[in-house]
Amino acid sequence: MKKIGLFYGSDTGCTDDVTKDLTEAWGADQIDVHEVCDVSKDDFEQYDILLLGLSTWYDGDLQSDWEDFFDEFQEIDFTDKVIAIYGLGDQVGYTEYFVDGIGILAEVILKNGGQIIGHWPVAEYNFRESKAVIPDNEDMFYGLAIDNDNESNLTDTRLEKWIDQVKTELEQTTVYNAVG
Ligand SMILES: Cc1cc2nc3c(=O)[nH]c(=O)nc-3n(C[C@H](O)[C@H](O)[C@H](O)COP(=O)(O)O)c2cc1C
Repeated sequence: MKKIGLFYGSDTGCTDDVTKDLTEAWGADQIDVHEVCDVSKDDFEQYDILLLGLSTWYDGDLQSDWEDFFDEFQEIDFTDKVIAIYGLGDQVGYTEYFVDGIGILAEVILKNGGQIIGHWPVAEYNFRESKAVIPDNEDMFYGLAIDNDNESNLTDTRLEKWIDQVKTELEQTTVYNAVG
């Protein structure tokens, strides 16, 4: 299997913690972990399988490192790449912008030819609006939503379930099975 590139950004350490758990649960030897504050577009382009992690800040904005990198992110060609996104947010305090960052990244990835896997049901959350909701399938987010501010007790289970789901979906892609 091809090596996976994980890129994440975190302001107060929550996405950092989730990223450590995710990497450990997935199998650290299969993933190269990068903080988005230290990367360039070329770093993304060497992987066919990407995991992207971020939080949402200030009424629907990207986490600050993602915000700084966003112009370059929009120049990445995602053709033939498979991407799964996990995002942290607060469905109570920011109910009109819940995990918007997932949706902001997803829009660019789809526009630039990427395939997003790891869609996640909205049903067990309580929020008013989110850019992470898929416009033509409003029962689903583009990626995993984690709310450590209000539901940290659910994070481990959500993460485990999502990892299993993403691995299963990956096995069905040609990228995953390609040699090299
Ligand atoms: C000032 C502030 C603004 C925030 N804005 C949003 C927001 O617009 N949408 C959202 O879902 N969560 C929002 N959050 C919640 C954070 O995304 C959440 O606390 C997250 O776990 C932080 O992760 P990090 O430490 O990895 O950056 C905000 C939190 C703070 C303190």
